Amino acid sequence: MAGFQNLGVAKWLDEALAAMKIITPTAIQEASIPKILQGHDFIGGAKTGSGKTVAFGAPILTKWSEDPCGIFGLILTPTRELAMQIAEQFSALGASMNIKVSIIVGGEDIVKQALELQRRPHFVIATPGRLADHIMNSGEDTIRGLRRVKYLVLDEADRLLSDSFQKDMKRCYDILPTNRQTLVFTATVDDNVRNLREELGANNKPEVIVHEIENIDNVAIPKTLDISYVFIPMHVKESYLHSIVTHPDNENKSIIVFVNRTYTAELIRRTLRHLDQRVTSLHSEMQQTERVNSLHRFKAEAARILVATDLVSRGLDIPTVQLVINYDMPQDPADYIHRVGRTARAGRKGESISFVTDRDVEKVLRIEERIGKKMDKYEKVSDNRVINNSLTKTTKAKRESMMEMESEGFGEKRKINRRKRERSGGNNQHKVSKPKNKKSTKTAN
Ligand SMILES: Nc1ncnc2c1ncn2[C@@H]1O[C@H](COP(=O)(O)OP(=O)(O)OP(=O)(O)O)[C@@H](O)[C@H]1O
Repeated sequence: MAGFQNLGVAKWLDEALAAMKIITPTAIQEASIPKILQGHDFIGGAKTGSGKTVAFGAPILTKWSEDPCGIFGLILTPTRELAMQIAEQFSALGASMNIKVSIIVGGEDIVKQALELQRRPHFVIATPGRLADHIMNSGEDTIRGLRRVKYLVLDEADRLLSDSFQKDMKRCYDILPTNRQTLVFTATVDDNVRNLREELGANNKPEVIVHEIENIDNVAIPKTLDISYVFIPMHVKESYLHSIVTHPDNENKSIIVFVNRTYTAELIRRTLRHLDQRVTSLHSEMQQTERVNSLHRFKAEAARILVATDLVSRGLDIPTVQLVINYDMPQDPADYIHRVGRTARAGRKGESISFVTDRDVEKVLRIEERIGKKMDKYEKVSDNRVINNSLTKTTKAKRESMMEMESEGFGEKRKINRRKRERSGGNNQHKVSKPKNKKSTKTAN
């Protein structure tokens, strides 16, 4: 019997997993699958790229195939892109069983979604904001199926349990049955997540299992990931970026560049485009169709570089990504773990380079303490290389980009979009609470 069947996974699903070259269970899958099949609530912490989706997906799909009734499972996740990715995985795994999966996220047709919910799909994959909209505004017919779900999954649980999702999460919880099984997963377990143990345990059910794999080697990032930093003055960051992405070692790599603000994402995308790089971007100020197209271009390798905010830092599984650059250092060490975890997934090798200015030293120390590892110094790009190869043309490209953005009123568009969203009540998480550190990138549903 194959590895997954030994853990209790159904034969049809074992075959579907094998067709995706998922044959030997990872540590988190070995820990979670039997316990979830036995009926336990499960809180799972395991590094980025370690297969947490299958860790909850395989047991739920096994149980579903034994009794495929109603809306069987609800999976909540913080971003639209992640909801779509999980839905793709569930649809692919359950294709031979005619699985019906519904994606309930902001930016898409709400009436169409309500009709889908009425038809009782087997699984609903949702962002909390949009699901809360349906709960508040749709008729009983639409949400009745949700009152009987057997499984609730919180994917990227620490993010879902943070303040900015609190109101919407409560609305979702309020209609779910208390006798459901709850599965909670993240690469960065925090106290909010750990505290769920007591809350879940209060329901007089089998013991809640908490499994944190990070504790085994005390390092919070994958073994196959090399992390380094380069110390640079603030005003030459773009030139360093150009030098690094065009360095012979990197010029063919698929790269994600993380920035802290949507304005920077747009500026860097334009600057790199003026420098003839195949580049695209992804951030919360983009329209939904642009977001979908941009991600598609990057996955298909039509664009080699993706410039993104923390909207993309969690969960996205793009196996071709070999290098992650932190153009801006993240405030929160958990964001660092998720960002660099977009590479070195499923045992592959990957690399991350962080740009450190004199303002970031404190952040780096906190990150190193949190991940249990020091960053190496990145030595491949010297000041001379930057000055000779990149400085003049990058400065020109940046100036042109800034002028374009000003004449197109980039800031204005953002304000109008925000006003529109507020008027339509679509993205109400913005109103609930803004992150304290002024970042405008982490609340989009
Ligand atoms: N047992 C396995 N063997 C080989 N590959 C696997 C296995 N399980 C999952 N994978 C693959 O590993 C990749 C990462 O899985 P997944 O996206 O579930 O990671 P994750 O732990 O949720 O990461 P993150 O914390 O970043 O969300 C996916 O491409 C998945 O298909």
